Amino acid sequence: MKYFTSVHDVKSVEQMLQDALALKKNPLGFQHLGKGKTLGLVFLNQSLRTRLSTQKAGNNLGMNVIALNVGQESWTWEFDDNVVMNGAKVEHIKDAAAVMGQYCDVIGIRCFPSLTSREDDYNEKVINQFIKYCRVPVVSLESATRHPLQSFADLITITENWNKPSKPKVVLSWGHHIKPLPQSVANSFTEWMRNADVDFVVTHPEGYELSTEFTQGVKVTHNQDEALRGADFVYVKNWSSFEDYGQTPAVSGDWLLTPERMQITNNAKVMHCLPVRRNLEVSDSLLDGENSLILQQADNRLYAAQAVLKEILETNFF
Ligand SMILES: NCCC[C@H](NC(=O)CCC(=O)O)C(=O)O
Ligand SMILES: NC(=O)OP(=O)(O)O
Repeated sequence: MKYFTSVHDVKSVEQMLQDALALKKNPLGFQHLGKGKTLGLVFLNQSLRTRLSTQKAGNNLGMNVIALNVGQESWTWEFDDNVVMNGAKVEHIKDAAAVMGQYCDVIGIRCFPSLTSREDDYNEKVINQFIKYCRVPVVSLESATRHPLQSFADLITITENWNKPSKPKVVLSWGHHIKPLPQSVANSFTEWMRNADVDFVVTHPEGYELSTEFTQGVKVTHNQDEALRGADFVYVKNWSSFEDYGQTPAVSGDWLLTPERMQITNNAKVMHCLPVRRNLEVSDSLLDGENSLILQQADNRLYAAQAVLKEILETNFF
């Protein structure tokens, strides 16, 4: 594997899942793989979990890790070609990526969508340019349309919490927010669940349909109760409209996940990728309750990142 930008880059999800579970038992067992190798982490947006877990994953594999916050500690980047750069953007991504590729053996990049140009975002304008110009293996730390390290950690978490022979019912349920958020986490979770042995349902208000590129063949309903009935896992996430791109159409009804609403589930576990807007998306009592998996999900980000980096190091492009 040279690039990890979606589930489609993974040769065997089952194999990588087993690898992550093994790494969780023996996180320091492969330090020789990364010895003398440098992992660069590039952030065009904020982060807590992704930054710290991926840095730790690199360290656990013996790598040196360097991180850059673009725009805050570094020069601002231009992404368009053939422009006269006489404005606020200081450096073109083609130069920045090429330089970083000289310093790093593997690079992770976080680049949220603009939420203004659907075309640019769904063509993955930023991460694809970065991949093109840096010439080294690249790991998505959440791009315009996907967050594969998160979804992989979510799959690890679901696997750890399910030991019955039947498939679990997994529900992705839209939650309220105060501002437009990317569709990346929802797209990506949907894509990974389609590849997993689960019964998967997505529920959201009208106007919040995800791209059919992700939901084709997936059960989608506007009726949250119908989706929650008999659920084993409920994953809450806000996202903005794909159709009316980046907008937040008016929502009828209350989508906050509460203990009362959870009563129709099969004593479901509660999931969220974090950061979560408490009592807007999910109520405190659920997030802090015994069925909450939010901390286990965050913990598994480390092993997801480690399994991905290990596979890249083992493929040996160096
Ligand atoms: N898993 C990381 C989520 C990152 C991002 N959330 C945010 O930007 C939340 C910001 C806020 O709550 O104001 C998202 O939804 O893609
Ligand atoms: N879940 C997640 O990606 O968290 P951060 O945005 O804090 O990295």
